[in-house]
Amino acid sequence: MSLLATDGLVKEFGGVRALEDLSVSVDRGELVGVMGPNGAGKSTLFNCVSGIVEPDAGRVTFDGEDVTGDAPETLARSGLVRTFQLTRELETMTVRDNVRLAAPDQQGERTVPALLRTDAMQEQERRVRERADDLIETFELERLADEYSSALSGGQRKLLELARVLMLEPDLLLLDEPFAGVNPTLTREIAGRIRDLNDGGMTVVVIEHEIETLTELVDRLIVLQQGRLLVEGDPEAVLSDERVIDAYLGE
Ligand SMILES: Nc1ncnc2c1ncn2[C@@H]1O[C@H](COP(=O)(O)OP(=O)(O)OP(=O)(O)O)[C@@H](O)[C@H]1O
Repeated sequence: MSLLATDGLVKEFGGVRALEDLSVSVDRGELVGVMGPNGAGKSTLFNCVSGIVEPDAGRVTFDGEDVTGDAPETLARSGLVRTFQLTRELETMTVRDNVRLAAPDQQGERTVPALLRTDAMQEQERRVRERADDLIETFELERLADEYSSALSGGQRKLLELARVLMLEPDLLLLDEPFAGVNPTLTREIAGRIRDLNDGGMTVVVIEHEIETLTELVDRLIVLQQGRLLVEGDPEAVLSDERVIDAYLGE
């Protein structure tokens, strides 16, 4: 059974059909790439799946449940998360705080004065701190842990975005352009991290414009064009498909 499936998704923005009867699915344990020319509907697909926008028609199924229109927090709690670019607000925090604050249900930290915290809350906070430190170490961000996030390079930001989202311990991770603005060395590093996560059992779906990196990374490619599924399958076969070549040449 697939972990994620969309069935006949339709999304329109003021007369523009961003998604037009789109049905795709991802099996548990897969590493799948989503590509397509500008405006093909890639981000809208992620937004519909992760609860950022509600589709006008169609269904999203996650782990056998109909989750169409569920809020992003609800989906995150069930194990479906996507990366977000760092907002300005997050840039004014340190790398370490950014990772820690990505943890779910941090009730102790913000709402209860230190003296009133129960043992359970303190234990939860300790676990959050440890997990954050582990992720910071795994992503080799220790040297930058106490710097403001605004000081990071493009590639380091992408690593931080990944570390943040992993605090949520997802089953399905949706990555939106993880290599955008990243130099070749860090691109290889990030690609390696994504592969490691997938080897560890996480299902991953990646939107990316950098076709060469994407093709090397994923098991399967899904190509969208004008809100529809154009071609899907083995990366090599997809890239040599006439319809895909035409779609990109026509851009
Ligand atoms: N919030 C929105 N308001 C209005 N139009 C939108 C909105 N989001 C997407 N669109 C339109 O829907 C279509 C699909 O956009 P989408 O961003 O999903 O494509 P994409 O494949 O992710 O493109 P890109 O590669 O350029 O990021 C485009 O025509 C876009 O202009």
